[in-house]
Amino acid sequence: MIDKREILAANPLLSGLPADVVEELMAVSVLKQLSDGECVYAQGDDGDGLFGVVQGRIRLSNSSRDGKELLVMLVEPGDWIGEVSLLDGLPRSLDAFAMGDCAVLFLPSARFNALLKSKPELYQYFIPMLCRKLRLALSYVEGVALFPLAARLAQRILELLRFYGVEDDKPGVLINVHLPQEDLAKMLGVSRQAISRELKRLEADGTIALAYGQLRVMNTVALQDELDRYV
Ligand SMILES: Nc1ncnc2c1ncn2[C@@H]1O[C@@H]2COP(=O)(O)O[C@H]2[C@H]1O
Repeated sequence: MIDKREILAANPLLSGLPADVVEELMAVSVLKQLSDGECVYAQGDDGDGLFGVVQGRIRLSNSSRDGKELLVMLVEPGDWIGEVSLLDGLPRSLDAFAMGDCAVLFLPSARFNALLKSKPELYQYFIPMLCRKLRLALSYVEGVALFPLAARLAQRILELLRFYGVEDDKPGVLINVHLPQEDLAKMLGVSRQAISRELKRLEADGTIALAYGQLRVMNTVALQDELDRYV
């Protein structure tokens, strides 16, 4: 039996929420385990509840009928997903899949709506979250419309560096997340070949190093310069 309190105490998911709300969330939510690749929900499903990532990662993506996938983001422990369809009553805006073994806190929609009704101050928590996601979405749209692939790739690598960068005993900073070139291509909405070409170019001028599926950033300033030419 999983001890919900013990697991959540070490997770940022509930930090920033008033103590009485945390107590209520504890009482009405369910901790669920998901295995690698398991579907949390699919785009177009009804919004049945809110999910908080406790352990592991959730992959949010959008697929077209002809099988193309846009990888919108990797959701980390401490973040909530699923609030959009609960707030606007429309179907799920994206597919959500577990990446690796995950634990999520599930809050059924009826409980979420009742909680918002009894504690409207909770909007102060969800509105900034929505604004963050809106800004992120706008910055990606802006990138596609205005920047060449080289600048968008530099921007993504810098973002990944902020999230997953670790220093070890080797030169440069390792991006410590398993993200195959295929996924990087899906994040930027281009072909695997186009990403491979750009990565090779960055490797040739010493900006990054590629080895065994890992990406290591050797020159952050060069990436920033690539981006600054457009932003
Ligand atoms: N552009 C985005 N960036 C980050 N998260 C998003 C974005 N769009 C949607 N989401 C999240 O993905 C979820 C998909 O299901 P919902 O539409 O219920 O709620 C959505 C948000 O929680």
